[in-house]
Amino acid sequence: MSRGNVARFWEWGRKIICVGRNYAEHARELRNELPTEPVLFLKPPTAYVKEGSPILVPHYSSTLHHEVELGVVVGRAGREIPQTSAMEHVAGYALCLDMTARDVQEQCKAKGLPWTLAKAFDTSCPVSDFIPKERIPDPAGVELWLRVNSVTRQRGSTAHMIFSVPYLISYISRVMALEEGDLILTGTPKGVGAVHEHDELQAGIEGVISMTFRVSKQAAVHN
Ligand SMILES: CC(=O)CC(=O)C(=O)O
Ligand SMILES: [Mg+2]
Repeated sequence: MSRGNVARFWEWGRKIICVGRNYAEHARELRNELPTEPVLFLKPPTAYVKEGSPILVPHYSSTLHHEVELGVVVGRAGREIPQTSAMEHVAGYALCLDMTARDVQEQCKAKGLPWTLAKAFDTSCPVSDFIPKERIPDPAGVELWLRVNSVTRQRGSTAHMIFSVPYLISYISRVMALEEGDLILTGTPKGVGAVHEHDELQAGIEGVISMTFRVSKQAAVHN
């Protein structure tokens, strides 16, 4: 069955691979050590949400944080991809938010548990439209920004990533096969913070794309 054009990657049901602590200033603001290797975690395809639908605060969290990130859309499958040819596997990009239930993440960290509850809930991955590769000639030269209710919270350049996009593609593909339609979230710059019901989030890649989302509460879950 054809999955259609990769420009609608969020409809493909492929994996979302996230990189954490990829900016030194963000690692420091959360008092995390600087990584010597990429920190990886996953979101399921049910995490995707597009403009027009709300970001939901999970019913079990009271501290939902925004993290604006550059997303890389995989255009060609591969395993053990060398850094030198990594960019040949990129179809394009997307502006992404790695929504994080920070209170739950802190509890998971304290207990040595995985971050699934904090990172993988429905609507935890708002994404922009697909950005063709040609519109971002250098993924290390991108300015990301995020505003909450018109107040700037995050602004940072991908030039400050600890691990570059080619390095990440090569590293990840040595752990798991990359498939067409996969999305890689490359980590967030400093300035993460809380959002609440009714807040308006605007995010952008300077000169390339912007997107707007509203925050709603998830309906209470009954046993
Ligand atoms: C501490 C984190 O939540 C790591 C993360 O997602 C990041 O972008 O950095
Ligand atoms: Mg993140």
